[in-house]
Amino acid sequence: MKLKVCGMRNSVNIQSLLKVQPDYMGFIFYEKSPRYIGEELNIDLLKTFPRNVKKVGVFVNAHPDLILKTVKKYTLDMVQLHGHETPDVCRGLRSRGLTLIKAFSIEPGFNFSRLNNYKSHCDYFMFDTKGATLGGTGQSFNWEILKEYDNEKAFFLSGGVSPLHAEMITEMKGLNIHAVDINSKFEISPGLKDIDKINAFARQLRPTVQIPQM
Ligand SMILES: O=C(O)c1ccccc1N[C@@H]1O[C@H](COP(=O)(O)O)[C@@H](O)[C@H]1O
Repeated sequence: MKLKVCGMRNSVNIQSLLKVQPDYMGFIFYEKSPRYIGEELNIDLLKTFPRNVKKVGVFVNAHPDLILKTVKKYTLDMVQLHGHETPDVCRGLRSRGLTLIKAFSIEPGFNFSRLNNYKSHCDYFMFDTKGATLGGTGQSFNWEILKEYDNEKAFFLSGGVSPLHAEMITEMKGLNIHAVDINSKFEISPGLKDIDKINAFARQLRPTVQIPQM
């Protein structure tokens, strides 16, 4: 199972996290988020990333032109759409060559047939918890509902994933989980991650990946 660490912006923190070799690192381009990249994210540092750590830009209902410009400026590999983007918006962005993750807010009774209109216009789905804000709530949803997921597209499991979930996730066999997305439950403060906590979690989740001793 792959690992995505989201909400990074501090250069020293990013360099420390690179040693853990997450499969994906996420950067939030949504001004209302406490993890908004602001002026802090160093574009030159992003250019030095190894190819096996994919840079994901997180956007919420942003204009497609702004997304395309940002992808180029920050040399992003992928885009995560975390708002109410339509299948048409996804289709348009994908036709411009972007690799897309489309996030959905899960609540009790969520109907997975909603995804049918999106499946040919994105690369992965992401399931996050429906909350008062769009993303970064630190709340998890009842993962039992994932048993109803019958789509062939693999998904990112997100929403309040914490160090305590590692064992449970490794036991969730038979679900089409591509990656686990971690964020606020691994923070010292918004946008600043506890690398030791992430390292321990990564070792449990991906026991076969060789990470140098830290
Ligand atoms: O983290 C944010 O502030 C954020 C804001 C707006 C959209 C998405 C955001 N983050 C994404 O939400 C998931 C879940 O976060 P958490 O684990 O519940 O804190 C996170 O991994 C990001 O992909």
